[in-house]
Amino acid sequence: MTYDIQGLLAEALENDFLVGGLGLAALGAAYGVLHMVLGALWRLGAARLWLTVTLDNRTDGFRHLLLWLEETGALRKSRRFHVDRNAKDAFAPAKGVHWFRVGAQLVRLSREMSEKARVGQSQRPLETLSIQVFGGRKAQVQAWLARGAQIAEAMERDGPKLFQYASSYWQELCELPARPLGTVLSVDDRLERLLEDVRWFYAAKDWYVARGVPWRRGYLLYGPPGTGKSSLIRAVASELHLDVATLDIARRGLGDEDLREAMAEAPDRAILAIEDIDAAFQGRDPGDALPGISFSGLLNAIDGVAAQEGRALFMTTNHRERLDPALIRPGRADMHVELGLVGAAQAAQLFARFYPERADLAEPFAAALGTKRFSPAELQGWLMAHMSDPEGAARAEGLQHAPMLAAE
Ligand SMILES: Nc1ncnc2c1ncn2[C@@H]1O[C@H](COP(=O)(O)OP(=O)(O)OP(=O)(O)O)[C@@H](O)[C@H]1O
Repeated sequence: MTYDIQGLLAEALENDFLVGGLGLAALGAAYGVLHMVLGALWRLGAARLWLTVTLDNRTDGFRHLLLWLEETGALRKSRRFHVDRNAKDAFAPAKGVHWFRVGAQLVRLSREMSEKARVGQSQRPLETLSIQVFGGRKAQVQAWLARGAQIAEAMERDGPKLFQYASSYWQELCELPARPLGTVLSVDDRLERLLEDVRWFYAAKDWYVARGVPWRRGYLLYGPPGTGKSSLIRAVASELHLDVATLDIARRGLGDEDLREAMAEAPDRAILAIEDIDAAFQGRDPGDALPGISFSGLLNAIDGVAAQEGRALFMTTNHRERLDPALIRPGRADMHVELGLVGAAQAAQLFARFYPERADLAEPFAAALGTKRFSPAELQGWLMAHMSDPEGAARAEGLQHAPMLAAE
């Protein structure tokens, strides 16, 4: 029997087909084992190296992630989009896998939609977003979602929040009513051009990085009192879903260090506004070190804003000619916008807005003003004083004189 088996084996080993077949089977088995081991190692490695977060459209996080993605512009090279009411401008990543980078990190995003599973009252398809970040940390994705939540909140709000620096912190004062840019009067399209510039700035991070320029931009609004400098800042903030953080640099007790700190810690996504920038240096030599802030302290604080990524700084003044050129040079005030007195055409617009039911009187009002020019605040004051008397308002007799009630 033993002999037979040995014989058979010897015979079999001489058979090239059988030996080849056995060899192949052994190779196949070895490949299978190697595949299993490598697969297990990959999954182990992936679990350790890739952070994966999955969200579905029953959660707020789903929308917040889309909003954050849109803001980062990470998918701008993508060619596949889905028109989505969850995204701000309706362009969201399409179904499937997208690869992109956030800073130096590689990110894989996969969006799936299931037509079978329906959610919510509207019975929309169940969707999932799975985001995988190579070398990612949980806190990082949490921060992305928190940013998306902030954008969502700003979109749902009517107007910008107003913050003011109080001693050592930024105090949220109130929520301002939204102010469309069209409600701020101007003699030409300079306000629209300013808005476009600010919009460009907030989306131009890569442009600044590529040129090695700090991602900050300064705007100087100047013109006589009551011509809309503060109104314009609020309108720009409303249009871009930003907040406004105002800093009163003439406030007693504000020193250089407070100023630097205030500017460095201004709330995220807030336009930083220093109104009446000339007020702090009225009658002072720029080099003076009187109590309060010094001129060099102000310059340093403005330059320090550069350390904050993506910050727009607005300064306003009634007297641009009084400002030191160092304060308003490009790099500190990159764009200067004059707000001036307005004439009959803008007055007619304001009239029609005040009395929509008597818009027919706007032209006679303009004619009564002739070629005179007014600050919009003066015109507004006049129209408000004649709220119930549009005919009287349109005659414009005595305009320029604020209504006064004298004591008997
Ligand atoms: N260009 C404008 N268009 C519409 N309303 C304006 C305009 N300018 C001023 N007003 C109105 O006048 C009032 C004062 O305006 P605002 O505070 O914006 O002016 P300002 O230029 O900042 O004044 P100041 O230099 O005195 O601080 C506001 O109620 C505002 O609505």
